[in-house]
This record gives sequence, structure tokens and C-alpha cells, in this order.
Amino acid sequence: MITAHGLTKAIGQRTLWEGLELTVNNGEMMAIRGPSGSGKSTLLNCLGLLEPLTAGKILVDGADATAFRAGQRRIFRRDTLGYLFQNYALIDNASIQANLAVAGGQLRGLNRAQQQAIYQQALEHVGLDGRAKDRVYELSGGEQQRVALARLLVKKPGLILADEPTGALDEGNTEMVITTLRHMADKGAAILIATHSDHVEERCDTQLTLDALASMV
Ligand SMILES: Nc1ncnc2c1ncn2[C@@H]1O[C@H](COP(=O)(O)OP(=O)(O)OP(=O)(O)O)[C@@H](O)[C@H]1O
Repeated sequence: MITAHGLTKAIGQRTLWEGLELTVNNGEMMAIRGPSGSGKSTLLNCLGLLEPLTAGKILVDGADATAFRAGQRRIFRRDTLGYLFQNYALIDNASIQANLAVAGGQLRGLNRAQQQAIYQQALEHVGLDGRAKDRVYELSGGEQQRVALARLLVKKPGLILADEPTGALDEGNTEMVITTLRHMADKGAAILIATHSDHVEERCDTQLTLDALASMV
């Protein structure tokens, strides 16, 4: 569960958003809407502790994440956070399997055969069965997006921040991504999705719109 109070972000002279309040419970998906430049990606980056806030407080499962020290932030990113970036954030010259292996999460403490079974299941889920040895740079944009999704399935994070996760995908793959995220929410994850898609918003439980808040001061 993530709760945020009074979130404010200013970049230079511009206030992107001010006094934002939001709560996403475990099991829920929230759509973050708003025109290009309204600060959707920046909000996800702040919630993921990748970028500092100007003001406000973020609570993750009741803990004040804004007060985390560097070590606690690392553990939060390693154990709790799953991020679907617009640029997929994959290791380009490594194989699909190597990209799944860096997911951490539920993999720790498992033997090789058990890990292989988890990779296999995740790749089947995203329609990349039998492709584990393919290099990421050989894949299409949509396939890379599906590897990023498979990595989330391997990690099973409690909090997922997805930045326009269906942007590069056709209708079938969009449906697969959104159904997979819905499945992860139903298993207990709290999920925020920055999206321009009405269809994605319809599949979410709640929405937050950032439009009117962006202002010059
Ligand atoms: N580090 C930065 N330095 C300067 N300006 C920045 C920085 N990060 C973001 N911005 C600006 O903040 C604004 C919000 O950007 P952001 O990417 O969060 O918007 P967005 O709503 O996600 O847009 P889109 O829908 O196009 O992805 C933009 O005008 C962007 O140029």
C-alpha cells in the first residue's frame, strides 16, 4: 500500500504539481492521467524514490519512505518496487534470461532448477517461451516491453510503477500487459500506471489527473 500526502514538485520556476494526495491499496490499480508534460513520469520517479520531492511525504506499507536513508532506499528498490520504464531499462547486450536473473525478489534462496522454472513460467505468460537465450538488442520494442513485464512477474514486487506500459504495443499485447498487471494487483500488488490510454484507465480501479495543476509561478 502506498499513501502520499502534500506532494509538490517544482522544477526551476515551474510547479508541476502541488499538494497531491493519493492512496493505492494492495490489490488496486490507479491510472495517472494528464497531458504530455503534466508530470506523470516525474510523479512515478518521485514515488519510486528515484527523484527528490520539493515537499510532501510518501508512506509505503506505513513506513515513511521520504525519510529512508540510502541503504533503506536500496532495500526498498530491491525488495518492494517494480518499475516498468518507458525505455524498458533492460541490459541490451545480455540474454532475456540474464535480464530476468537480475530481478532478485522471489529468486533469492532458490536453486538453479527452481529459478529456471520461474523464468520459464514468466516467459510463457508473456508469449516469449523458448526465447530465453535471445539477446535483448535483437528484439522488437514490443518484445522488449514483454521482457520487462516478465521481469516483474519474476520479481513479484508489492508496489509497481508503470510508465506508459502499453505505448509501443499493438492491441493484443496491450491486453496482455494490462491483464498481467491486473493479475499482479489481484495477487496483492499496489499498482500505479501513467497512461494516455482510455482503455487502460477503464481497467484501473481509481484515477488521478494531473492537468490543471501544472503552472508557472
Ligand atoms: N530533470 C529535469 N529537468 C528539467 N525539466 C524536467 C526534468 N524532468 C522533467 N522535466 C520537465 O517536467 C515536465 C514533466 O515531465 P514528465 O516527463 O514528468 O511529463 P509526463 O506527463 O510524463 O509527459 P509524457 O506524457 O509526455 O510522458 C516536462 O516539461 C519536462 O520537460
